[in-house]
Amino acid sequence: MLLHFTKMHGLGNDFMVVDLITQRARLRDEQIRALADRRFGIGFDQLLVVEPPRDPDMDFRYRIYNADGSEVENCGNGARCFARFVRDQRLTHKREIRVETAGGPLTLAVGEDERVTVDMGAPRFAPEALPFEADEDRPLHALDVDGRALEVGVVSMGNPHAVLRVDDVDSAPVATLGPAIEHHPRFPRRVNAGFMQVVSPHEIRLRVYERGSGETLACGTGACAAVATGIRLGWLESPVTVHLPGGDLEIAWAGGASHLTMTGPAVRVFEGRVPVK
Ligand SMILES: N[C@@H](CCC[C@H](N)C(=O)O)C(=O)O
Repeated sequence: MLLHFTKMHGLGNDFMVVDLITQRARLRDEQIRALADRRFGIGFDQLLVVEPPRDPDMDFRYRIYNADGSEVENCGNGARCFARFVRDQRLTHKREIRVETAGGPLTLAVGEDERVTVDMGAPRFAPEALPFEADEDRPLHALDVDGRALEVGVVSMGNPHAVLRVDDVDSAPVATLGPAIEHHPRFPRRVNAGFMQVVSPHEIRLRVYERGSGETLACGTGACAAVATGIRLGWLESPVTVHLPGGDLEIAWAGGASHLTMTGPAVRVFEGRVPVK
């Protein structure tokens, strides 16, 4: 069959978005990896799938797959593209959209300027939320990575993140430390590794080595994880502008159990049809 898809991006974190409400398909891990291939396939960081909700109080079910085929709990940039997609495809006319994800419910608000604000829920720092092997919840955990003694914040935004503060993101060893942190045995389900440079209390620079996709031009949940960690440690104050290689996100968090909000753009690039068996 020919599967209709839309290519989208949020600050260069790019997606293949598929409507499985009006089409039927079941994509296996190896098919997702083949479609994600940037030379032999369509090329994307994540595949986003729109499905009908299982909970009648929700508008849609939003499923997310990394380029390596693994299904994940949450994707912040993807959530903004998802909101834009369901409106553009006329699957809904709502500007406030409630979606089920494997990491919990999300509320997406589409502004008049078509920028999208996502209620990302509350950050969870308890090690078991990621999971991360540690005796207790601490703002920073010592982590030995290939003989280097690092200190990382760990936080779940539905999906797991480790945040490392660095002096300069441009020279941070993201390509080597990123995969070593991602596969560190204390993170049994792997982890997204964020490298954060604090510019001022309201501004950071961030690069993220994503679990299952490698370094991306932007990571929405990674931006939330970095801001939550920085505020918890007293390095940052809400709101915070996060400068990512692909552009800027605005993150706000009042602390404690309050919810983070993330605001940024969502861009449609092209549409196509691809054969799937
Ligand atoms: N690009 C994302 C996060 C996608 C999932 C992540 N790689 C994981 O495995 O948890 C974002 O914008 O949040």
